[in-house]
Amino acid sequence: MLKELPSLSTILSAYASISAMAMLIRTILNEMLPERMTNYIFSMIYDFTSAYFSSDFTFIIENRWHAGDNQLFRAAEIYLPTIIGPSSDSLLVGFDESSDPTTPPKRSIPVDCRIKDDFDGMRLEWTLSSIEPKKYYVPTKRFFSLTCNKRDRERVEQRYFPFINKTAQAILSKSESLNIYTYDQDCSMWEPAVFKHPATFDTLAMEPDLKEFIMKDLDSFVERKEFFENVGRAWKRGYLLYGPPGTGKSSLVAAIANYMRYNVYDLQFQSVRNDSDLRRVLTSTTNRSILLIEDIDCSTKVTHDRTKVKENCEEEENDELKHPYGTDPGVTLSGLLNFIDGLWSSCGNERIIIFTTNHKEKLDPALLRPGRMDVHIYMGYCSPAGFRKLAASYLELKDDKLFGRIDDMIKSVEVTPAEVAQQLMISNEPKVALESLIEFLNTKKKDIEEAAVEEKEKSNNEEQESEEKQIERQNSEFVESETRCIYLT
Ligand SMILES: Nc1ncnc2c1ncn2[C@@H]1O[C@H](COP(=O)(O)OP(=O)(O)OP(=O)(O)O)[C@@H](O)[C@H]1O
Repeated sequence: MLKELPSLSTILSAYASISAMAMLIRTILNEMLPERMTNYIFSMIYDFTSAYFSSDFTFIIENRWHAGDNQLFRAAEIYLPTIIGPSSDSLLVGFDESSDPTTPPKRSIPVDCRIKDDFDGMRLEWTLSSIEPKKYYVPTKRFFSLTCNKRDRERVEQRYFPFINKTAQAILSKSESLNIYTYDQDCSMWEPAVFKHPATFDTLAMEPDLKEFIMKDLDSFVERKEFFENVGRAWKRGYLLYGPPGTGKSSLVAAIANYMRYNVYDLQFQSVRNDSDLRRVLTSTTNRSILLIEDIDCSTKVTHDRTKVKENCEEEENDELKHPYGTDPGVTLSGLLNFIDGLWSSCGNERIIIFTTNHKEKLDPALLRPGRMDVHIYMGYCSPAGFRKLAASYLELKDDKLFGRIDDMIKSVEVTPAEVAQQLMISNEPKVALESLIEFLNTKKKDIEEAAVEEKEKSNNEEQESEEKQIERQNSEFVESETRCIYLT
């Protein structure tokens, strides 16, 4: 058998011939072909041979996927800090505003750090990379590379990725802090901040029936995933909160976020350039979240009747032709409706959309239709029940001899919960705070009565003036007709 093996000298001479041949081919290619083409051919040969002989396979998971954020990237961002072990050589650590600084800091993934994971007998290695854009308005591109053995590729796709998504969801639902996001137009991304609002349904001064109704509505929304699927509707719910300033619309949003454990995306229309920008902004929000648009009546293009908007748009289009860089089309009502109720509404699941306004009457009826805004909640002036809730929260007071008097005054004076709360904060001493509230209510009542008297006097004066003007007009007409008569005769 040994006889069949080639001798060492034969192997060496074969190697020398192959090397000489390779050198010759390379020289011929260099001589005959342009340099770029030669490089291309060599890089192709290298890629082919390295891919063929390497046993590794790499998944690339970018932070963006199509028009929105890549949910797998987010899941990896949440999951990986929990498995960083001694094999990693660095770790990103820090505290956010809600953290207790006496506890260990929170972990995150540093760029270029290698993180090893074992799953179901597979050996996996993660690396986070970041590419800074050349143009300032293009957001930074970040991506994870996940390397596994080629033969495990299928199992990673079928089992490991779903496992990461599920684990991330479980971590999120247990995490103690919520986030509130605002859209940063310059970086084209949602900027997170820790959301730590103390408002809960328990602290809200509202009619108990209304409170119970909202809580039940939210519960049934979460439980009806299958119902939404069966009837072919996007799994979302729209709430319109309307009423005078200071009646607790924002506090109710915070209470809903705390109750549902949903993050809040606070969208200001001014930070969105146009409808296509809006689509990109909205599709990059996550599931199980609240999209909040406050004071929607303040956005003229969104609140006005669509026909008027169309006319305005046509005018603006003409303007644009005249001044191509001078006008900004902004977000239109149709753009918003398309996302809430149109084809784009199916992007994402378990979403709550909340609009707040002080002037419901200014909104386009199309916006208020069921399916868009499913529940309309009026946040009104403070009621005796509301006052008692505030007294319990601010003064830890369940009853007091002054309560009856305050109840009577609150029934006859329009006062907002914010105004009542302001007075109750004046002192820790319940008596001082309640007396201050009584004084405030008295002053307000007097102001209202005086304003009513003034208003009446004003309208009387106006009436009198208009009567006088009418008499004057009649007299002058009479004189004129007489003059004309004289002239004619
Ligand atoms: N119903 C309420 N229950 C408890 N606190 C309230 C209520 N309404 C108002 N407040 C208190 O008043 C403050 C202002 O209220 P909030 O911002 O929620 O009112 P709003 O209706 O959203 O006002 P705006 O229309 O001006 O945005 C809150 O921080 C809260 O302390």
